[in-house]
Amino acid sequence: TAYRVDVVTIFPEYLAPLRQSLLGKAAERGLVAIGVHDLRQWTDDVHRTVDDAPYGGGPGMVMRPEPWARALEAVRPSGTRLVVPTPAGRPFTQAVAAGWAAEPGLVFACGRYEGIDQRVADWAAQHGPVSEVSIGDYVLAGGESAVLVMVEAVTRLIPGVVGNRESVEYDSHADGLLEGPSYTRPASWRGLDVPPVLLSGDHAAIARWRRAESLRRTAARRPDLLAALPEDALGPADRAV
Ligand SMILES: COc1ccc2nc(C(=O)O)sc2c1
Repeated sequence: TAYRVDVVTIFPEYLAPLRQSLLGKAAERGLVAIGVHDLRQWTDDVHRTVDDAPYGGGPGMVMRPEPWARALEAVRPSGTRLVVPTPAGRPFTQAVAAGWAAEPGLVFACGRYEGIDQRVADWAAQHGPVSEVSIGDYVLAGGESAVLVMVEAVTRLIPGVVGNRESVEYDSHADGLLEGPSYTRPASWRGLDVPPVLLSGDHAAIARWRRAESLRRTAARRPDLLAALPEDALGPADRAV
C-alpha cells in the first residue's frame, strides 16, 4: 500500500510543489499518497479564526488548540506519527528520514505565527508518536518549507520512488560522510581537467580516491560529522588521508 503523507496548513497552496516532479511520478505510480488540508476547514467562527494572543504575554500570536485537534482527528490515522516542524525541535537528519520512511506514513502539522498551543502536541501524543523537529539552525516564517524539505527527504527513501537505488545509497550522509566531487564529459574543460584516476578504469583505485575525497571534504566542511563517526567507521587507509 502507498506511503501516506497528510499535511495540515493554513497555506495549502504553498504545498502545491508536493505534486510535481519526483513526488508527482511516485504519486501517479501509487507509491506515495499526498493529502493537503486547510486548517480553517475545522474552525467554527465566521472569521475562521486560528490564532489568539499568548497567555503570559509576549509578541505575536499562538495557534488555537481546538481547530488543530479537530483537523488531526479527521486526518490522522491512529498510530500514525505526527510531525510538528518547529525551530525548538530536535534536529531532522538523514537517519530520522530513513526511520520515518520505514513507517506507513506521516501527518504534518504546519505552524505559523509563534507556533501551536503546546497542548496539541501533548494531546496528539495520546494517539500516536509525535516528533517536534527542526530542519536547521535558522528560523522560518512557518513550518511549510520544512514540510517540503522533510517530505522530499523521506519519500525519496521509499523503495521505487527514486529510479536508481544506488544513487540513494551513495548519498551524502548515507555513510556519515559528505559525497566527494563528481565529473562528467568533457575530460578537459576550460583548462580544467577531470582527475586522471577517474579515467583510469582502475575501479579499486577509483574507489580509494573517492573515499579519500569524501573524507577530505568532510574534514574540511563538516568536522562535526567526522567526530560523530563510530569508532570502527574509519579503516587504516582512511587515517592516511
Ligand atoms: C511557526 O511555525 C514555524 C516557524 C518557524 C520554523 N522554523 C523551522 C525550522 O526548522 O527552521 S520549523 C518552523 C515552524
